[in-house]
Amino acid sequence: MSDIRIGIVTVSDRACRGEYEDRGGPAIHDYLGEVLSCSWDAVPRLVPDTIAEIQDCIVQLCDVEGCCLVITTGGTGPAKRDVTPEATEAVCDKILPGFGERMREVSLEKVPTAILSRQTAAIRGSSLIVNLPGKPSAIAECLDAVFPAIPYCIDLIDGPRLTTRPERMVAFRPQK
Ligand SMILES: Nc1ncnc2c1ncn2[C@@H]1O[C@H](COP(=O)(O)OP(=O)(O)OP(=O)(O)O)[C@@H](O)[C@H]1O
Ligand SMILES: Nc1nc2c(c(=O)[nH]1)N[C@H]1C(S)=C(S)[C@@H](COP(=O)(O)O)O[C@H]1N2
Repeated sequence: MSDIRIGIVTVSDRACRGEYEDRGGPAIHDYLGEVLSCSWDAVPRLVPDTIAEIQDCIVQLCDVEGCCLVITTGGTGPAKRDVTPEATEAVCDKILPGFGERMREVSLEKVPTAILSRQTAAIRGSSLIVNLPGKPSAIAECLDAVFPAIPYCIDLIDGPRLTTRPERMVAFRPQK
């Protein structure tokens, strides 16, 4: 078992009910497999769009499972049941608004409706939580834009050292 554990959370009523197969969680898993050069373990979860269940899931992944990074997909839009950003912020100590700003910026080059996502990122203790939209195609688009800053962010919150495959992704760590 690796000391680097990463939570992968699909937030979807319909995937939970079995109306479609979850493609978001596997897309995040594949992305991390491509980008990371360190050994790591995935801790996957599938939850419906209810604030209590999303909050409980994030808290469990951070505090019990010891995930240094939790990536969610789905529930970031304006629909009545979309509450992933609220659930994230409710269980976190610090909000990192730059993540959402940058992800929306790159997504707007792909789809005008990217502006509808309220995706954010935040810190709980020594864990970083990053929200992605539900559309499986949004996963690599958004993560490519912010991933270079993720390993250093985890360094700063006393998490484990994440390393990347330089031919796929160069993690930026400022010179000390
Ligand atoms: N986890 C997923 N796996 C596969 N496709 C998904 C997933 N989440 C979203 N999609 C696709 O992206 C489209 C847009 O996502 P939408 O915003 O409706 O998802 P959502 O708000 O998470 O809804 P639900 O909770 O019912 O999945 C969906 O119609 C579906 O085709
Ligand atoms: N890169 C990217 N971002 C995207 C999209 C997309 O297809 N690609 N879909 C948008 C749409 S249509 C919505 S409604 C919001 C919120 O989606 P969610 O509720 O599934 O999280 O994300 C937006 N961001």
